[in-house]
Amino acid sequence: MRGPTEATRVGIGLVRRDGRYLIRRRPPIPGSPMPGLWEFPGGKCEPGEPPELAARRECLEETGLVVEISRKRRLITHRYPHGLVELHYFDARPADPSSEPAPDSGFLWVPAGTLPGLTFPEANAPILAELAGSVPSP
Ligand SMILES: Nc1nc2c([nH]c(=O)n2[C@@H]2O[C@H](COP(=O)(O)OP(=O)(O)OP(=O)(O)O)[C@@H](O)[C@H]2O)c(=O)[nH]1
Repeated sequence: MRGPTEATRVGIGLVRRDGRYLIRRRPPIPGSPMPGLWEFPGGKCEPGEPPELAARRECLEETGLVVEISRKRRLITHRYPHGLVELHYFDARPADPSSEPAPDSGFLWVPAGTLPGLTFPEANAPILAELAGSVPSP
């Protein structure tokens, strides 16, 4: 069991193709985790798993796409009511450029400029502005 100061490590894939990113909307069911928010594919690292591999694995599990990670874009540590998270964001692209997310996955390609107008988990804010091009990347 993690203590209140120990962060949960998360790997997130910023999967880009033709200026669009792969995102989905979480079910808007009251009581479910972060209802109705948009998210990039990602999830918690397994014990001993590097965040880059967690991002690849979660992209495959959630979208059905094999992705190639190109670089780590950012590390953001954030405290949510449900705990402290260490979010590792990776730039990625589909290994097969013509592949599409599984139809039942809920993932869609959304233009980068649209991202700041959508509601994501609050830790994502700097990433959204950066991907949309309104602030330079570090
Ligand atoms: N997938 C994803 N998680 C995000 C994003 N932004 C963000 O703050 N998170 C946070 O990262 C954590 C990911 O946890 P998760 O619950 O999706 O991971 P998981 O799939 O391994 O969990 P589970 O097996 O318990 O369902 C959550 O605390 C979530 O709030 C995002 O854009 N995508």
